[in-house]
Amino acid sequence: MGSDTILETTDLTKTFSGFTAVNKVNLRIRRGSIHALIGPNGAGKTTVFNLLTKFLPVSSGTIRYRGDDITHETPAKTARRGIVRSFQISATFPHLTVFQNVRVALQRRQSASFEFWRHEKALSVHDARAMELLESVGLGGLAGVKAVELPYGRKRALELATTLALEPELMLLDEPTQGMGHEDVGQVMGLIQKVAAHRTILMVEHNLSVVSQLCDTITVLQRGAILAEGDYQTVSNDARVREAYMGAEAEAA
Ligand SMILES: Nc1ncnc2c1ncn2[C@@H]1O[C@H](COP(=O)(O)OP(=O)(O)OP(=O)(O)O)[C@@H](O)[C@H]1O
Repeated sequence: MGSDTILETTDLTKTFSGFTAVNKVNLRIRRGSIHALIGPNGAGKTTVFNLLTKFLPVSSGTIRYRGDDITHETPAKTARRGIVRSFQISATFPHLTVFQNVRVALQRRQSASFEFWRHEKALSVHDARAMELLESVGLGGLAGVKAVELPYGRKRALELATTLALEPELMLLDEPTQGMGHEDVGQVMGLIQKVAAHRTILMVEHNLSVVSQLCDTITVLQRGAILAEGDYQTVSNDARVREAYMGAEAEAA
Protein backbone atom coordinates (compact mmCIF):
# COMPACT_ATOMS: atom_id res chain seq x y z
CA MET A 1 0.00 0.00 0.00
CA GLY A 2 1.60 3.25 -1.14
CA SER A 3 2.09 6.02 1.41
CA ASP A 4 -0.39 8.23 -0.44
CA THR A 5 -3.14 5.67 0.20
CA ILE A 6 -4.89 5.98 3.56
CA LEU A 7 -7.52 3.26 3.11
CA GLU A 8 -7.69 0.35 0.76
CA THR A 9 -10.23 -2.44 0.37
CA THR A 10 -9.55 -5.66 -1.50
CA ASP A 11 -12.48 -7.66 -2.83
CA LEU A 12 -14.68 -6.24 -0.09
CA THR A 13 -17.88 -8.27 -0.06
CA LYS A 14 -21.07 -8.31 1.98
CA THR A 15 -23.86 -10.80 1.60
CA PHE A 16 -27.22 -10.76 3.37
CA SER A 17 -28.69 -14.27 3.43
CA GLY A 18 -27.45 -15.09 -0.04
CA PHE A 19 -27.96 -11.59 -1.52
CA THR A 20 -24.68 -9.85 -2.44
CA ALA A 21 -25.04 -6.18 -1.51
CA VAL A 22 -21.33 -5.36 -1.93
CA ASN A 23 -19.43 -7.40 -4.48
CA LYS A 24 -15.61 -7.54 -4.54
CA VAL A 25 -15.11 -3.81 -4.18
CA ASN A 26 -11.55 -2.54 -4.49
CA LEU A 27 -11.46 1.00 -3.14
CA ARG A 28 -8.36 3.12 -2.80
CA ILE A 29 -8.72 6.36 -0.92
CA ARG A 30 -5.90 8.82 -1.40
CA ARG A 31 -4.69 10.65 1.70
CA GLY A 32 -5.91 14.24 1.73
CA SER A 33 -8.51 13.74 -0.99
CA ILE A 34 -12.25 14.28 -1.05
CA HIS A 35 -13.59 11.05 -2.48
CA ALA A 36 -17.23 10.48 -3.42
CA LEU A 37 -19.17 7.25 -3.47
CA ILE A 38 -22.14 7.59 -5.77
CA GLY A 39 -24.62 5.31 -7.47
CA PRO A 40 -28.32 4.61 -7.88
CA ASN A 41 -30.52 3.62 -4.94
CA GLY A 42 -29.61 0.22 -3.58
CA ALA A 43 -26.13 0.27 -5.16
CA GLY A 44 -24.48 -0.57 -1.85
CA LYS A 45 -23.10 2.81 -0.74
CA THR A 46 -24.50 2.71 2.79
CA THR A 47 -23.42 -0.90 3.18
CA VAL A 48 -19.84 0.05 2.23
CA PHE A 49 -19.91 2.78 4.92
CA ASN A 50 -21.25 0.26 7.42
CA LEU A 51 -18.43 -2.15 6.56
CA LEU A 52 -15.71 0.51 6.82
CA THR A 53 -16.92 1.62 10.26
CA LYS A 54 -17.50 -2.02 11.36
CA PHE A 55 -21.14 -1.35 11.93
CA LEU A 56 -21.60 -4.55 9.88
CA PRO A 57 -19.21 -7.53 9.77
CA VAL A 58 -17.41 -8.11 6.45
CA SER A 59 -18.37 -11.33 4.62
CA SER A 60 -15.07 -11.55 2.72
CA GLY A 61 -12.23 -9.38 1.51
CA THR A 62 -10.06 -7.01 3.50
CA ILE A 63 -9.90 -3.41 4.70
CA ARG A 64 -6.51 -1.89 5.29
CA TYR A 65 -6.05 1.47 6.98
CA ARG A 66 -2.61 3.07 6.85
CA GLY A 67 -1.24 -0.35 6.02
CA ASP A 68 -2.91 -2.21 8.94
CA ASP A 69 -5.48 -4.88 8.34
CA ILE A 70 -8.53 -3.64 10.26
CA THR A 71 -11.09 -5.97 8.63
CA HIS A 72 -12.11 -7.73 11.82
CA GLU A 73 -11.41 -5.00 14.33
CA THR A 74 -14.15 -3.70 16.67
CA PRO A 75 -16.03 -0.51 15.74
CA ALA A 76 -14.57 1.27 18.78
CA LYS A 77 -10.99 0.42 17.85
CA THR A 78 -11.56 1.54 14.26
CA ALA A 79 -13.07 4.81 15.49
CA ARG A 80 -10.06 5.36 17.75
CA ARG A 81 -7.82 5.09 14.69
CA GLY A 82 -9.58 8.18 13.39
CA ILE A 83 -12.17 6.73 11.01
CA VAL A 84 -15.26 8.66 12.04
CA ARG A 85 -18.66 8.80 10.41
CA SER A 86 -20.61 11.99 10.65
CA PHE A 87 -24.29 12.81 10.39
CA GLN A 88 -25.43 9.55 11.94
CA ILE A 89 -23.20 8.48 14.79
CA SER A 90 -22.60 11.99 16.01
CA ALA A 91 -26.26 12.69 16.66
CA THR A 92 -26.68 15.83 18.68
CA PHE A 93 -28.57 16.21 21.94
CA PRO A 94 -31.50 18.49 21.08
CA HIS A 95 -31.99 20.03 24.51
CA LEU A 96 -28.37 20.82 25.20
CA THR A 97 -26.98 24.06 23.85
CA VAL A 98 -24.72 24.17 20.82
CA PHE A 99 -21.76 24.76 23.13
CA GLN A 100 -22.70 21.90 25.50
CA ASN A 101 -23.05 19.51 22.59
CA VAL A 102 -19.50 20.13 21.41
CA ARG A 103 -18.17 19.92 24.97
CA VAL A 104 -19.84 16.54 25.44
CA ALA A 105 -18.24 15.32 22.21
CA LEU A 106 -14.82 16.47 23.45
CA GLN A 107 -15.41 14.71 26.75
CA ARG A 108 -16.43 11.56 24.91
CA ARG A 109 -13.22 11.60 22.96
CA GLN A 110 -11.19 11.97 26.13
CA SER A 111 -12.84 9.29 28.24
CA ALA A 112 -13.95 7.09 25.33
CA SER A 113 -17.15 6.52 27.23
CA PHE A 114 -20.55 7.99 27.70
CA GLU A 115 -19.96 9.20 31.25
CA PHE A 116 -20.49 12.74 30.21
CA TRP A 117 -22.75 13.84 33.04
CA ARG A 118 -19.72 15.19 34.73
CA HIS A 119 -19.16 17.87 37.24
CA GLU A 120 -19.10 21.27 35.58
CA LYS A 121 -15.42 21.66 36.48
CA ALA A 122 -14.42 18.47 34.68
CA LEU A 123 -16.20 19.65 31.58
CA SER A 124 -14.90 23.19 31.67
CA VAL A 125 -11.39 22.05 30.66
CA HIS A 126 -12.89 21.68 27.19
CA ASP A 127 -14.38 25.19 27.02
CA ALA A 128 -11.69 26.81 24.91
CA ARG A 129 -11.48 23.97 22.39
CA ALA A 130 -15.29 23.80 22.16
CA MET A 131 -15.46 27.49 21.31
CA GLU A 132 -12.67 27.11 18.77
CA LEU A 133 -14.54 24.29 17.03
CA LEU A 134 -17.76 26.30 16.99
CA GLU A 135 -15.97 29.28 15.49
CA SER A 136 -14.49 27.03 12.81
CA VAL A 137 -17.94 25.97 11.59
CA GLY A 138 -19.43 29.45 11.91
CA LEU A 139 -21.48 28.78 15.04
CA GLY A 140 -19.56 30.99 17.45
CA GLY A 141 -22.47 33.41 17.74
CA LEU A 142 -25.00 30.66 18.43
CA ALA A 143 -23.17 28.87 21.25
CA GLY A 144 -25.94 29.43 23.79
CA VAL A 145 -28.80 28.29 21.55
CA LYS A 146 -30.38 24.87 22.14
CA ALA A 147 -29.57 22.45 19.31
CA VAL A 148 -33.27 21.83 18.72
CA GLU A 149 -33.76 25.51 17.92
CA LEU A 150 -31.14 25.65 15.15
CA PRO A 151 -32.24 25.87 11.52
CA TYR A 152 -31.54 22.68 9.52
CA GLY A 153 -28.34 23.80 7.82
CA ARG A 154 -26.90 24.99 11.12
CA LYS A 155 -27.70 21.63 12.73
CA ARG A 156 -25.49 20.03 10.13
CA ALA A 157 -22.74 22.51 11.00
CA LEU A 158 -23.12 21.48 14.64
CA GLU A 159 -22.89 17.82 13.69
CA LEU A 160 -19.69 18.62 11.83
CA ALA A 161 -18.30 20.35 14.92
CA THR A 162 -19.13 17.36 17.16
CA THR A 163 -17.50 15.03 14.64
CA LEU A 164 -14.41 17.23 14.44
CA ALA A 165 -14.20 17.01 18.25
CA LEU A 166 -13.38 13.32 17.79
CA GLU A 167 -10.36 14.33 15.69
CA PRO A 168 -11.11 12.25 12.63
CA GLU A 169 -8.35 11.50 10.18
CA LEU A 170 -10.70 9.90 7.68
CA MET A 171 -14.14 11.42 7.86
CA LEU A 172 -17.08 9.58 6.36
CA LEU A 173 -19.92 11.90 5.42
CA ASP A 174 -23.34 10.45 4.76
CA GLU A 175 -25.27 12.61 2.29
CA PRO A 176 -24.16 15.87 3.90
CA THR A 177 -26.46 18.07 1.82
CA GLN A 178 -29.53 15.84 1.89
CA GLY A 179 -32.80 17.74 2.21
CA MET A 180 -31.15 21.16 2.02
CA GLY A 181 -32.11 24.29 0.17
CA HIS A 182 -29.69 25.99 -2.19
CA GLU A 183 -28.27 28.38 0.41
CA ASP A 184 -27.57 25.68 3.00
CA VAL A 185 -25.95 23.49 0.36
CA GLY A 186 -23.49 26.27 -0.44
CA GLN A 187 -22.73 26.79 3.22
CA VAL A 188 -22.15 23.11 3.97
CA MET A 189 -19.97 22.74 0.87
CA GLY A 190 -17.82 25.59 2.13
CA LEU A 191 -17.53 23.88 5.51
CA ILE A 192 -16.57 20.54 3.99
CA GLN A 193 -13.90 22.21 1.93
CA LYS A 194 -12.56 23.88 5.04
CA VAL A 195 -12.47 20.77 7.23
CA ALA A 196 -10.97 18.77 4.36
CA ALA A 197 -7.81 20.86 4.56
CA HIS A 198 -6.20 18.59 7.17
CA ARG A 199 -7.90 15.29 6.58
CA THR A 200 -9.33 12.79 4.12
CA ILE A 201 -13.02 12.69 3.31
CA LEU A 202 -15.15 9.92 1.87
CA MET A 203 -18.70 11.00 1.16
CA VAL A 204 -21.90 9.49 -0.12
CA GLU A 205 -23.71 12.25 -1.96
CA HIS A 206 -26.63 12.21 -4.37
CA ASN A 207 -26.26 15.84 -5.44
CA LEU A 208 -23.98 15.60 -8.47
CA SER A 209 -23.39 19.33 -8.58
CA VAL A 210 -21.90 19.08 -5.08
CA VAL A 211 -19.83 16.07 -6.13
CA SER A 212 -18.52 17.82 -9.23
CA GLN A 213 -17.43 20.88 -7.27
CA LEU A 214 -15.95 19.18 -4.21
CA CYS A 215 -14.59 15.78 -5.06
CA ASP A 216 -11.23 14.78 -6.52
CA THR A 217 -12.16 11.16 -7.11
CA ILE A 218 -15.54 9.57 -7.69
CA THR A 219 -16.35 5.89 -7.41
CA VAL A 220 -19.61 4.84 -9.01
CA LEU A 221 -21.26 1.76 -7.56
CA GLN A 222 -23.95 -0.23 -9.25
CA ARG A 223 -25.54 -3.35 -7.82
CA GLY A 224 -22.75 -3.68 -5.29
CA ALA A 225 -19.84 -3.45 -7.73
CA ILE A 226 -17.65 -0.62 -9.01
CA LEU A 227 -18.93 0.56 -12.37
CA ALA A 228 -16.52 3.44 -12.95
CA GLU A 229 -13.95 5.57 -11.16
CA GLY A 230 -12.07 8.77 -11.79
CA ASP A 231 -12.55 12.52 -11.67
CA TYR A 232 -15.96 14.04 -12.40
CA GLN A 233 -15.17 14.62 -16.05
CA THR A 234 -14.19 10.99 -16.57
CA VAL A 235 -17.15 9.38 -14.80
CA SER A 236 -19.75 11.77 -16.16
CA ASN A 237 -18.63 11.01 -19.71
CA ASP A 238 -18.73 7.26 -19.12
CA ALA A 239 -21.53 5.69 -21.15
CA ARG A 240 -22.17 2.98 -18.51
CA VAL A 241 -22.55 5.61 -15.80
CA ARG A 242 -24.99 7.61 -17.92
CA GLU A 243 -26.97 4.50 -18.58
CA ALA A 244 -27.02 3.48 -14.90
CA TYR A 245 -28.37 6.90 -13.94
CA MET A 246 -30.83 7.17 -16.79
CA GLY A 247 -31.94 3.61 -16.07
CA ALA A 248 -32.56 4.56 -12.45
CA GLU A 249 -34.49 7.65 -13.52
CA ALA A 250 -36.57 5.67 -15.97
CA GLU A 251 -37.40 3.15 -13.25
CA ALA A 252 -38.40 5.91 -10.84
CA ALA A 253 -40.66 7.56 -13.42
N1 LIG B 1 -29.53 -5.49 6.57
C1 LIG B 1 -29.86 -5.82 5.32
N2 LIG B 1 -30.46 -7.00 5.04
C2 LIG B 1 -30.76 -7.34 3.78
N3 LIG B 1 -30.51 -6.58 2.69
C3 LIG B 1 -29.93 -5.40 2.91
C4 LIG B 1 -29.58 -4.95 4.21
N4 LIG B 1 -28.99 -3.73 4.10
C5 LIG B 1 -29.01 -3.42 2.79
N5 LIG B 1 -29.57 -4.42 2.07
C6 LIG B 1 -29.73 -4.45 0.60
O1 LIG B 1 -28.46 -4.23 0.03
C7 LIG B 1 -28.57 -3.41 -1.14
C8 LIG B 1 -27.68 -2.18 -0.96
O2 LIG B 1 -28.26 -1.31 0.01
P1 LIG B 1 -27.59 0.05 0.46
O3 LIG B 1 -28.46 0.64 1.50
O4 LIG B 1 -26.17 -0.19 0.80
O5 LIG B 1 -27.67 0.90 -0.89
P2 LIG B 1 -27.40 2.46 -1.10
O6 LIG B 1 -26.54 2.56 -2.31
O7 LIG B 1 -26.91 3.06 0.14
O8 LIG B 1 -28.85 2.98 -1.46
P3 LIG B 1 -29.55 4.42 -1.14
O9 LIG B 1 -28.94 5.39 -2.08
O10 LIG B 1 -30.97 4.15 -1.47
O11 LIG B 1 -29.31 4.72 0.30
C9 LIG B 1 -30.05 -3.08 -1.28
O12 LIG B 1 -30.61 -3.96 -2.22
C10 LIG B 1 -30.62 -3.33 0.10
O13 LIG B 1 -31.96 -3.74 0.04
